[in-house]
Amino acid sequence: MKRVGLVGWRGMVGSVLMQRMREENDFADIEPVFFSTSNAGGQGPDVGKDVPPLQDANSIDALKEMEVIVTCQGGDYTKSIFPRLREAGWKGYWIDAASALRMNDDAIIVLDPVNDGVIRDGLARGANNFIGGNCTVSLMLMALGGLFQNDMVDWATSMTYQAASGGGAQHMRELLKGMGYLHSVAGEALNDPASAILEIDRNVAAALRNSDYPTEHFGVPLAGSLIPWIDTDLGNGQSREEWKGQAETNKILGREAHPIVIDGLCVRMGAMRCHSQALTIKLKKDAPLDEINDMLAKANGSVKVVPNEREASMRDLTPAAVTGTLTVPVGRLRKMGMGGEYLSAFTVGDQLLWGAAEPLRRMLRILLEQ
Ligand SMILES: NC(=O)C1=CN([C@@H]2O[C@H](COP(=O)(O)OP(=O)(O)OC[C@H]3O[C@@H](n4cnc5c(N)ncnc54)[C@H](OP(=O)(O)O)[C@@H]3O)[C@@H](O)[C@H]2O)C=CC1
Ligand SMILES: N[C@@H](CC(=O)OP(=O)(O)O)C(=O)O
Repeated sequence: MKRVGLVGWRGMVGSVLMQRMREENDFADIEPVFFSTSNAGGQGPDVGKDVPPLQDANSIDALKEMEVIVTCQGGDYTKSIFPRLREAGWKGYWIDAASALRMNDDAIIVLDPVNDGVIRDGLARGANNFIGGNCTVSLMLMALGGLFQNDMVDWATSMTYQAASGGGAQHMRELLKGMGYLHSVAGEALNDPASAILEIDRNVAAALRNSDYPTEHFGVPLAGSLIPWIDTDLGNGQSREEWKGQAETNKILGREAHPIVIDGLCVRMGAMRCHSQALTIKLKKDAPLDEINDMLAKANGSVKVVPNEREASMRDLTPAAVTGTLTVPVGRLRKMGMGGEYLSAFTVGDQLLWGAAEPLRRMLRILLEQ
């Protein structure tokens, strides 16, 4: 049995990973060792078997004992620990949720339903750094994998509607606080159907601009508004989140030498943990929609093609329907007014599951098969 070190297991992404590992009985097949940056010597979580006391996540000596390390602790931790661990001669497998190492030449971005071949080729070549992809990119590829597999995509543009969870746990809390604050200023008038909506709206608009609105984490209001910028400013008009669309997609697909152009706008809005995306895809040929639906539906076990009908779209193609599930619906599929090679699509996915924890869990399973 492989000795697997787990770091960052009580954070938001780590907790979702733990939940999935329990559901899939993964702990039965590994010797788990839990690490902590804050509570070394404390008790590890209940995983259905005895585990040693928490080890110090900053101890290179303790980490070196692991054959595999799975970390959801964050980029700062990775940047501090990973180079020292490798310098100390550690040859084990490093599986990481953070973006810090993603674009390194010796790192493989893992999303096995889409790039199983890239992962296995890498393993055969001795690769040992496996990094989870950006949530928006992974969810787009889970939804549209069939088009990429069939080399149908000339270019694509994605307009995103990203959930608060992408910022972290405190951002989710702040979204809910903002909702509560707006509700509170609407007050009793909301319960009176005869009250003037413009009066309610005036109070809410004033609250959105009031310094009491909770904005510590997002910087500006999210509930009742949106934020058209995610991650840092690259200085060329593009946000880092938008840059990841093309860079990571092509790396995941192993086609950096012949990249597909992917660009768009990334927007934060008031969903809890599901990212949605509206895509315009320029196809390489004017394939019929039923063939396209077929390619999409066959690509992996999680994608679900939703008929482009009002009822089905409103019922199945929303964060409310998808949150907490591994299903990645894709719908609103139709040829656009620009011509038969232009396809519109809309997709939704849980950014903590397929967007973060699940590809890491599945990478660990691939290693256990070796
Ligand atoms: N958030 C997201 O949507 C995504 C995040 N990622 C990446 O995953 C990494 C981790 O992100 P995320 O899970 O949001 O990080 P969190 O902030 O939720 O957790 C990180 C660590 O903070 C420590 N911590 C301190 N206080 C608490 C507390 N009250 N509850 C739980 N943990 C606490 C824990 O370490 P300890 O136990 O050692 O004290 C924990 O492992 C980041 O690199 C991020 O970029 C990747 C994809 C999506
Ligand atoms: N940036 C993403 C979340 C995230 O953690 O992305 P990355 O793993 O690429 O840093 C979001 O805000 O929705």
